[in-house]
Amino acid sequence: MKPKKRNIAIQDTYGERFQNCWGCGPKNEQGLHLKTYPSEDGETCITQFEPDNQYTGGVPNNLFGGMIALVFDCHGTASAAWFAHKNKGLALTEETVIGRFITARLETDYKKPVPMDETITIRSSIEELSERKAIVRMKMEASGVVRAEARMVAVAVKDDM
Ligand SMILES: CCCCCCCC/C=C\CCCCCCCC(=O)SCCNC(=O)CCNC(=O)[C@H](O)C(C)(C)COP(=O)(O)OP(=O)(O)OC[C@H]1O[C@@H](n2cnc3c(N)ncnc32)[C@H](O)[C@@H]1OP(=O)(O)O
Repeated sequence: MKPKKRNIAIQDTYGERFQNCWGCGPKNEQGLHLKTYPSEDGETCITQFEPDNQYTGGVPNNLFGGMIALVFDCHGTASAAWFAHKNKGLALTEETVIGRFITARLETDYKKPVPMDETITIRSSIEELSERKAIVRMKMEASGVVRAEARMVAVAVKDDM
């Protein structure tokens, strides 16, 4: 995967102990290093990448469905952390220990094949937010066409995890 990098990503602010996710952990050498960024107004989050050829599904030049879910998984949990921090008026930093989220439920709708040879963009928004739970909506696009959508229930990690 070739993630599009900008300035500091939400994943870069995960505490040292939590930076080893295979999909998005900055410290996982074999990982994909997906990066999630808040939009300027903070209302949405975005991730972009170009898939490597090895991640194709059964149909030539189409991205493997499990990879599509993986991107939603990493982008959704990072987005949930961002929205929870924003809701409390907090900046997202390594010192802010609240609001790191893991996936409890991920529903994915595969609407059109996702191509391998162009930039894929995923945007997220928050549907519902409470103290421990965030429901995140996501859309995956290529060439301006929505290819997949997802709805995630993400739950804040407890201090003892
Ligand atoms: C797993 C190891 C984690 C180690 C610590 C890591 C810290 C990481 C920090 C930052 C790194 C972020 C790195 C990105 C991660 C990338 C994404 C992944 O790959 S995540 C891995 C895959 N996910 C799991 O393995 C979750 C396994 N499940 C669980 O551990 C529990 O079930 C958990 C924490 C999700 C919830 O258990 P409860 O006992 O803490 O909380 P309850 O009370 O059951 O639920 C809270 C609220 O969520 C709803 N909820 C829970 N499960 C639901 C479900 N399946 N569907 C719908 N709603 C659900 C409940 O109805 C409740 O909602 P109401 O507050 O009452 O409105």
